[in-house]
Amino acid sequence: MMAETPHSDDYAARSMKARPRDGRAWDGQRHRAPGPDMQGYSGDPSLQRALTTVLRAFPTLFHDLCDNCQNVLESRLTGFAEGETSDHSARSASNLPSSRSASYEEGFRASNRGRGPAISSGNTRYPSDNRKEPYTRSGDEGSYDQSASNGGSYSSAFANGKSSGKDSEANSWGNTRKLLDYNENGKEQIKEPSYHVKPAPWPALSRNGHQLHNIQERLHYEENGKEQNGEPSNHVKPAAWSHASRNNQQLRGIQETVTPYKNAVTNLSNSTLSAAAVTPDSNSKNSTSSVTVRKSQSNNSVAAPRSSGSASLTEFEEEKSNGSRNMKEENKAVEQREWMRFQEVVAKKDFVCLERIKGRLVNVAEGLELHTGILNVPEQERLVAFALELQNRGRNNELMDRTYSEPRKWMRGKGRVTIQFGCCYNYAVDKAGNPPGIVRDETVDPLPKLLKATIKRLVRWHVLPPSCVPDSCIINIYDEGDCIPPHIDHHDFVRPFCTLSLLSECNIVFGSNLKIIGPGEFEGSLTVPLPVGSVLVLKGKGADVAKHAVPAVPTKRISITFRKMDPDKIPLGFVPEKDLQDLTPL
Ligand SMILES: O=C(O)CCC(=O)C(=O)O
Ligand SMILES: [Fe+2]
Repeated sequence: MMAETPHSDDYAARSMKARPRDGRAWDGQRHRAPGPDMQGYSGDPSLQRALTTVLRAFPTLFHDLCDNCQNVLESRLTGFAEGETSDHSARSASNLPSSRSASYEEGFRASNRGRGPAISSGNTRYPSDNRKEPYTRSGDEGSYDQSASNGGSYSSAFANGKSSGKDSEANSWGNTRKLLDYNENGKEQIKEPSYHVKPAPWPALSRNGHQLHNIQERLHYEENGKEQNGEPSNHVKPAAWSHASRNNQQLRGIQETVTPYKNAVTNLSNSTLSAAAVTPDSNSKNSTSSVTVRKSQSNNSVAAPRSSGSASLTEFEEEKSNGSRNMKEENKAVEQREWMRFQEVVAKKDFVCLERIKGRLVNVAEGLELHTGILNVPEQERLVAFALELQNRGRNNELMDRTYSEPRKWMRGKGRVTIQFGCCYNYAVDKAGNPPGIVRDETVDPLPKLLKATIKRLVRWHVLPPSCVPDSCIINIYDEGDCIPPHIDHHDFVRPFCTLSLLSECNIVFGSNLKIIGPGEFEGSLTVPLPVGSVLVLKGKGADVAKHAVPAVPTKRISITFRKMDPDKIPLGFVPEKDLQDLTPL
């Protein structure tokens, strides 16, 4: 028999027959892509809306219901005939459609690679039942081992060229099962496949991603090697003095070096706010209740910002500080522009992706947030140029040994270049036998100024709380076909953490059981497009119950993951960055 897919005619016909069990006429929407709020449910739209509303108000609702009530509610919402469950759960990932139906496809941007819906299969692992959110734990996380066993061997697929110990990224996230007390439960599956979120409503951002191609050629760097005082960084072990000193000097050089578009930033962010670049389409559906848009209340007027007190945008738009009247006025203008841009940020915080875990429906997307409009085009360009410059320096051995690493051999799904600052993070046991996590007696380069400026932006603009200011980060440079395989970020880093998307848009997939379909091909129960210039925040179940992965990217992409280290795990001799202390949100 031919494999059934959710979009095959036969499947649809049978679903239609089986569907109405309460006498209601089926609305024919069964195979349409549901909205972003009800991933996985496509029954009666009014019921979907009702549940969405309820879930917004009571995100943990399903935790509080007994199994029977859950089942009744679920069957009312899906209107699904019992017999269908096994059909769904029987389908394996290899039976998934390679393309979606027209109705599903429509609205998806051409730049998004069309992935079929992911379906939970029999080897989902579940957290222990009486654990209430947040799912906190200490130690390692797992997923790679599991993922590899699901669909293909990743153990050799991520061998790494430098000594960063990525020879077996597949083994890097072991032991979750022990820590989370996961159980096997192959019986109960979600009855409906989950779908991707609706088309992202930020065409301008996507366009801008394309504009960023070839920017290396377009950017003109100013060389500036002035400030080289030869001091070792606080992060550096005494033994590493000379090496670190050299690298820190070089790094400072980089910080000062890549300063294109400084004036452009000021000009663009003035009054026009370079709105085309960062402002979501006001007609987009995401401008509705599911997102937060901080618009000024009064007509065209800008609410006065609270006195900035702490730092401003620094690298992106520096405050002048010589005390003259002009400077004070200019600083005020800078603050106002920042405030205006902050008002334009759109934050989507109501992701819902229900999975049945240990017999209960769980919103595995709880805690995810997508903030768009955080960086405008010139700011993105500066960061991209900076990342590429760092990559060059890494290739020339001008960065510390563990700062820069790249896959030994390029092939689809092979991995990506990583550049780490603040701490050395091991994806897998390294050659020295260090386990996955922060390697406490290793040193990497300190956070560069531009990345600290970005961190300040994230805190000031309420993307990350001031209690969780990142002190480390990893720049991921994905060439076409590169990916990051399914994982949960290590608990040597506290929650929330976030990842900033640059250069081109791609999808990130989430799910408690991500499937490896092929090299760099992963499928989960939720797919979120990441617009250029956006920041995805991960916490709660979205960080710790769902794994995430970035499938092979269609075109070159850069992301920067910002994370705060667990204070007990910080590298020996690490001294916190002074200018990242006491940050105050706008
Ligand atoms: O590239 C991304 O957006 C995700 C990166 C990520 O998951 C990580 O660095 O842990
Ligand atoms: Fe991650």
